Amino acid sequence: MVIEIPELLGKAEVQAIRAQLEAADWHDGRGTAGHRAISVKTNLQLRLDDPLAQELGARLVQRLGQTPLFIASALPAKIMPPRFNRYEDKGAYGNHVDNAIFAVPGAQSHVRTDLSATIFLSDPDEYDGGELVIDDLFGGHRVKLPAGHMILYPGSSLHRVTPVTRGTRFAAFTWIQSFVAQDQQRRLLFDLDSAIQDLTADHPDHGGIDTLTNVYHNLLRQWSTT
Ligand SMILES: O=C(O)CCC(=O)C(=O)O
Ligand SMILES: [Fe+2]
Repeated sequence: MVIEIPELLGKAEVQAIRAQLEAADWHDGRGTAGHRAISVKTNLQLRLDDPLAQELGARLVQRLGQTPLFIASALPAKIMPPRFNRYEDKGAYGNHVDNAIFAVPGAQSHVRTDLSATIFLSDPDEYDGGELVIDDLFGGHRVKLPAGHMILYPGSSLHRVTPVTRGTRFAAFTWIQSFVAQDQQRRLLFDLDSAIQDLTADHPDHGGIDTLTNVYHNLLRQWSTT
């Protein structure tokens, strides 16, 4: 499932983050690419131990934890510290697949990348190209969202960022380990949860809501891997 989380950050927040990113210490992004991805990656990134990346990343993780649509669709168990990238001058990231498992820097834990996420930090009219193209079972999605919006997609998808031919594209990106590893199971739970929310809003006293809620939690108990 590919799902858009609108307005994860407000306009003023994006502006403040952008001012910090524009003055930041950028490095060749190939330093963090796997052995196949390295040949198709031409962008800049903040170093993982850059204090600015750590501070902004922690804020993003905190915000994700307060975002009901993210919680309901991702069922997050662990979130990798977000990273920051910058594409310009025809910079691109060709077709690649993200690592299945990442070690969390400075911790003894790992994150299985059930979901990948990009948080756009530039508005679409600031650059040409720079679309995130995601291949999933239902074909290709071309994604270019307003600054502050996030796209969530299965970590199992091949994906790429097309060359940025004008302007600069800033983004944050991360990976999420979900309580439910399988994308199709997460989709069913998300649809069921959304239907329960709608029913509760329209018919709060309907007894069927308890049954459906019970089914939701029993499926989550069966399917969760932690
Ligand atoms: O910049 C993006 O939207 C995605 C970046 C990406 O796919 C990656 O760094 O693995
Ligand atoms: Fe990627």
